[in-house]
Amino acid sequence: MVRVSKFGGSSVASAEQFKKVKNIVELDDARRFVVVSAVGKANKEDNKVTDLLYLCYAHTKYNINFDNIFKMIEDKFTAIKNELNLSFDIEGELAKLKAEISRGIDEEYLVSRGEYLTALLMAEYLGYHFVDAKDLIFYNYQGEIDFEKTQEAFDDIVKEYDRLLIPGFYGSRPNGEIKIMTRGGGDVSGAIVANIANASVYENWTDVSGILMADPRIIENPHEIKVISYTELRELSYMGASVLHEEAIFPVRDKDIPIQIRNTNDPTAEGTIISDNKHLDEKQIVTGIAGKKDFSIITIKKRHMANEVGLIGKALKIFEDFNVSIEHIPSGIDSFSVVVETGNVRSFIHELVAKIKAVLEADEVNVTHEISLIATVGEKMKNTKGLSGRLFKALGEAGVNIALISQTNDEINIIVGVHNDDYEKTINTIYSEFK
Ligand SMILES: Nc1ncnc2c1ncn2[C@@H]1O[C@H](COP(=O)(O)OP(=O)(O)O)[C@@H](O)[C@H]1O
Ligand SMILES: N[C@@H](CC(=O)OP(=O)(O)O)C(=O)O
Repeated sequence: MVRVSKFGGSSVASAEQFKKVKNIVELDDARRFVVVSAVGKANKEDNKVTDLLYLCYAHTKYNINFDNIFKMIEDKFTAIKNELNLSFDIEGELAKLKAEISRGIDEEYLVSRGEYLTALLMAEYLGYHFVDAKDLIFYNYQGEIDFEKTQEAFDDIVKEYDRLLIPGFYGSRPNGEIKIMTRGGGDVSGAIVANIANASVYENWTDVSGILMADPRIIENPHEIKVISYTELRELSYMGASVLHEEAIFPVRDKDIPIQIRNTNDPTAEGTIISDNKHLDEKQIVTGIAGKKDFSIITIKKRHMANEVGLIGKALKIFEDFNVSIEHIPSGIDSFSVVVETGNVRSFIHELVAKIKAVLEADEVNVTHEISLIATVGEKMKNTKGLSGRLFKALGEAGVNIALISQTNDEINIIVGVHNDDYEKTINTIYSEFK
């Protein structure tokens, strides 16, 4: 049996956390392949090394001194090294990096150093062989993972080494340059390693005892989800349940490898199993609730729209030309809306609206900002009559005004759009109704 264990930033945030990781790894001989994120937050007020590295880069770009920020990074790494009596020359590595930053450095390379240095320290501490992710995780020219090349590299390395420590969050482009993943991408690295190692399970160690039915920062002590399907999890993580990166599903689902979310601070807790849906909890209709703030709804009205072929297509082309991805397109007879992240349209919203009005010859184009989207997700929802009635009745009784409703065709996700001010209230109301 092989377990691939990914430890997130919170699990490697201090020497104390490193010790917990070592205890966990040594508990089971099957934990042969370990992936780590960069040193994360040791407490709520603390900073992630990844954020500090981004900040260093931003400072150099505008020629602002970054000594104080870099010192915070140095202090974190040296404290871990000294408390654990490690011999790796972290001071030398950091001094080299600082000089490289001053000379001008590639942003992705710089940001990847968080996981690189954390992994080097952890490799020495665990006595595992360090493998630089640039020599293992390969991207092709399309920016996708080249699984064949990655598998070959892995097979070569395991001929020589039995236990590997791999930094998450980055790999290399065909020309050898570092390519980083989107934020939280360490989860994706872990999933890729689980795939190439043909793992029996992909363990994702974090600071919560599994996926909770709702964000613990909004709901006090939400229920833990014991089992969840890959699809449900993907819907929830896309909609803001940040515990696992939504792209981490694919590499493991392809090989039917279950993911287990576990708590580094409470390793005896069972956590959540993410697997296919045959193990779903029989009683629970709604599996989870997640949401995100700050969307905009662009509503296009035109009389007799229903008779006009290709109108929505024309609108979508405009969004494509502005390079804006679309979240939802709820539609009526004489109107339809396009929901987008406000941050993606803010700087050119007037131009965008003018273009839509002109090209579609629309009667009216309205924009509503400050919208939150909240998803209620569950595979069992599709066979449950009256579920949406319960949802909307509860929200109506709580005085929440619903600006938008969207339901996926497979009926496993109902999304409501509400004003940002009603975000917490909406999640609370849905949770109370279906917990
Ligand atoms: N539904 C949810 N279940 C569990 N955690 C959630 C949920 N929604 C949001 N979170 C947040 O996700 C955090 C864990 O993800 P993350 O910060 O990326 O951890 P790590 O540093 O281990 O990668 C939790 O501390 C919690 O605040
Ligand atoms: N360090 C990266 C990648 C990552 O996965 O981190 P974490 O496991 O702490 O979410 C980030 O902050 O985005």
